[in-house]
Amino acid sequence: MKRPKLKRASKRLSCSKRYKIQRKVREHNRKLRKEAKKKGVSKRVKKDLGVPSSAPFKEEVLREAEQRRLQVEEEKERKRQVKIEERAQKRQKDKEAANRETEPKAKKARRDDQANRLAKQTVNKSSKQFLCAELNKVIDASDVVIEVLDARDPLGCRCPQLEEAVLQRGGNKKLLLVLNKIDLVPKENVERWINCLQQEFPVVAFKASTQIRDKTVQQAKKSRIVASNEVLDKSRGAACFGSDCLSELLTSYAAKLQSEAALKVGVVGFTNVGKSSLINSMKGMFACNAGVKRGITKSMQEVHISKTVKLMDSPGVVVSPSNPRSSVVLRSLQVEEGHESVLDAVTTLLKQCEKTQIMLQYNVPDFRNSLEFLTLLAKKRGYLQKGALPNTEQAASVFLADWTGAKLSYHCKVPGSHHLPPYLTDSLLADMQKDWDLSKLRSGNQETLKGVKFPNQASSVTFTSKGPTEGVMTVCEEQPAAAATEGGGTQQQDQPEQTAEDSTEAEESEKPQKTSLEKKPKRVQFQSVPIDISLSAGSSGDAYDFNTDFK
Ligand SMILES: Nc1nc2c(ncn2[C@@H]2O[C@H](COP(=O)(O)OP(=O)(O)OP(=O)(O)O)[C@@H](O)[C@H]2O)c(=O)[nH]1
Repeated sequence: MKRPKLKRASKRLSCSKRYKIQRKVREHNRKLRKEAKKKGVSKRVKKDLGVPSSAPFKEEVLREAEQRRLQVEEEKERKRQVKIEERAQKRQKDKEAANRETEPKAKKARRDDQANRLAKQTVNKSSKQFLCAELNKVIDASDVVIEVLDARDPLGCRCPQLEEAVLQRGGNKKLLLVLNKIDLVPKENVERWINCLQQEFPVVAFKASTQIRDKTVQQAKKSRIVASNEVLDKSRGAACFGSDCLSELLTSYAAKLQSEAALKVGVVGFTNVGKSSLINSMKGMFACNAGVKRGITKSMQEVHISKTVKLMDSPGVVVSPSNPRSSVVLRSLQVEEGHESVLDAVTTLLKQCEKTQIMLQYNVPDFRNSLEFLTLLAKKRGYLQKGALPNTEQAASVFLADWTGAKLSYHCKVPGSHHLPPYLTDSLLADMQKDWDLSKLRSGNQETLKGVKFPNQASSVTFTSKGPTEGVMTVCEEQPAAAATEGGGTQQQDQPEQTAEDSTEAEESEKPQKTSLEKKPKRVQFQSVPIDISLSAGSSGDAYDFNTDFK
């Protein structure tokens, strides 16, 4: 009888064939094991036993390993992002090229022309020549120049080149110092700075309102639910102190001049010291663009405060690259322009203050270097990136913004002895003090100090100031990026570093660091050991070929 045809072939085998296959497989596996043994590679991957609890530096070793892992992952992520960007740029270029080929000639010429003009405008506005020219325009047009100083480091905010330029220009210009952000400095420190600075120029203590916002922003935020502590913060930030004193001083000076035109007052200083906020506070509305971001003001802007007084906002003074690194970090736009990484900037700042104070201020445990500090800060604040990794870059940006913006309370010691800078003479000083109602100014400052809520000495970080910051008043042509970083060469992140405990150490950190082996503290070194785990049989002569041997 004919058997019906099966749908699928049967898998049944004769026993002898099955045993033969099993024997061949066993032989094949044995051969592989033998070869692996000869090469010294065991098949089983040894389990990482970790660091024994009895190890003397267990925590440090673990921390080091964790940091290394984070660094590797960050590097990978960075490379991935670069690749993505490159690919996107290439795609964009290809697309543009394709469009250009199909576009009519006239339209193409018009578009190119417009693009060129736009590019010229944007480059010009942020170029150093443009910023210097605008600043000079403000100085030339002013009857009175107000140099705004951040009360947290007043000396570091003074620019000898700027002051000299004001004094040397004709027109009997007056120079006033405004000590802004006094709400971030202990009261005793503010008083000492006022006494010190007024030996040279009249000084006005000021606390600008940080809550004056653009109307459109205000409306967008209206519907947002506000946390209770934010309300308290707002009321503190909204208050402005010193504006009455300053406007009275300027009005009485304008009256003394008996000029028909309004008194022109130029507001100058380094970036983010609060020039625009001062003008907004005096005006009582959002007249100039202000914010935590540095370098917002790019050009001169006039704001009428009253019939007799007109304030002029100016871009921040361009910082000379010859300054110490900490001054460059705080006052210049190196980070924003991409000449210095934000991580390097934080490393520099951390060297200028005491570690314990930073730990208390940011509520983080002990750390050994800036990267570790940023990792701890990122974890604490929940700045995480993909894969729940701490976002140290974001933590660094926030840290830097605290130092230059409106948040962190820190102060510098007032110098014990006072010396006149070379560009100032006694007769010039007498000239500068003349025509001001100084008694009114003194009582006004006292009123201001009574109103402001100051932080106490213990909660303020002590910072080592590097003295006046050199500025650039004229730039002939745009300095290349390399020149801008000169004198502030970037420091390797993985180099061992410590926060400075004393000023001598801090000073040493300003010098270029030597990478001598003896100077490096001993650390556990991790080295990658190449392990070949490929079990390739093709290299040996008696290689087992499953296809042929099996048959
Ligand atoms: N706490 C506090 N923050 C202030 C004070 N004045 C200004 N700020 C803050 O400091 C930051 C910088 O202020 P701006 O007015 O933009 O400074 P600027 O000098 O005009 O800056 P550029 O436009 O970059 O030149 C902002 O975040 C302000 O809110 C102040 O008196 N106290």
